[in-house]
Amino acid sequence: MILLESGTGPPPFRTVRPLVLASSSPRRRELLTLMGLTFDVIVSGIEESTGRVFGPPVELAARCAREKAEAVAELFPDSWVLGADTVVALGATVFGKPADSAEALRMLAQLSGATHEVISAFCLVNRSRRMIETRSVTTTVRFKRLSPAEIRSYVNTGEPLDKAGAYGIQGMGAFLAASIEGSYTNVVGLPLSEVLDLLVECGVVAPVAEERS
Ligand SMILES: Cc1cn([C@H]2C[C@H](O)[C@@H](COP(=O)(O)OP(=O)(O)OP(=O)(O)O)O2)c(=O)[nH]c1=O
Repeated sequence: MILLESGTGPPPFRTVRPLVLASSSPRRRELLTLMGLTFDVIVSGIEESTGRVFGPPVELAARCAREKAEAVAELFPDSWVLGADTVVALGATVFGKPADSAEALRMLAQLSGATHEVISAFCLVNRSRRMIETRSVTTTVRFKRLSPAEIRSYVNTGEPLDKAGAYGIQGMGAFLAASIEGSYTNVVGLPLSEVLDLLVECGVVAPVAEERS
């Protein structure tokens, strides 16, 4: 769950063209919904990039985000399809989602006391318009030094298992991060500010208040 703060008025944006989110991530869905967007959710079935290919993390994430969006766009050629992928990079080592608790323990032990980057790439496709745009955002996160007991206790919560780098900054994993530099929502899986920029540029969403000239 992400911190949800609701105001007294309508949310700030609305969807004005058919939008499909090509993602199984509840966080991505929640972030877009928080902004007021409406969309269909279709899961691409594309597996994440890590473990498959080697290369710079930004390229891995970008390729995977694009594959997810393109797979769903084939089924919905007239819609605007958004895909995303998040990876954690500790130097040259790229972490996706841990396969099990043992891998989560290993990932968190490596991240302990160190600074890593969280990269989320997102891709917007509209097949019938032959439009495809991929962008990425990087956030730097520094973890405090963790004791083995802290790592084990956190892994036992079950929270790390479906998350890149084996943690969720928006959840109980909040205690792990001593500092963060850059977009917070990027760590959670979708850099909202940059995603909204692209959706507004493409005319897919608009702010709810009328433009005044
Ligand atoms: C680092 C971090 C990652 N994550 C999540 C975001 C992503 O959902 C997930 C990374 O896996 P992804 O493969 O990017 O996404 P996903 O498998 O959840 O969903 P889909 O491929 O269908 O779009 O890790 C957090 O929720 N909090 C965090 O602090």
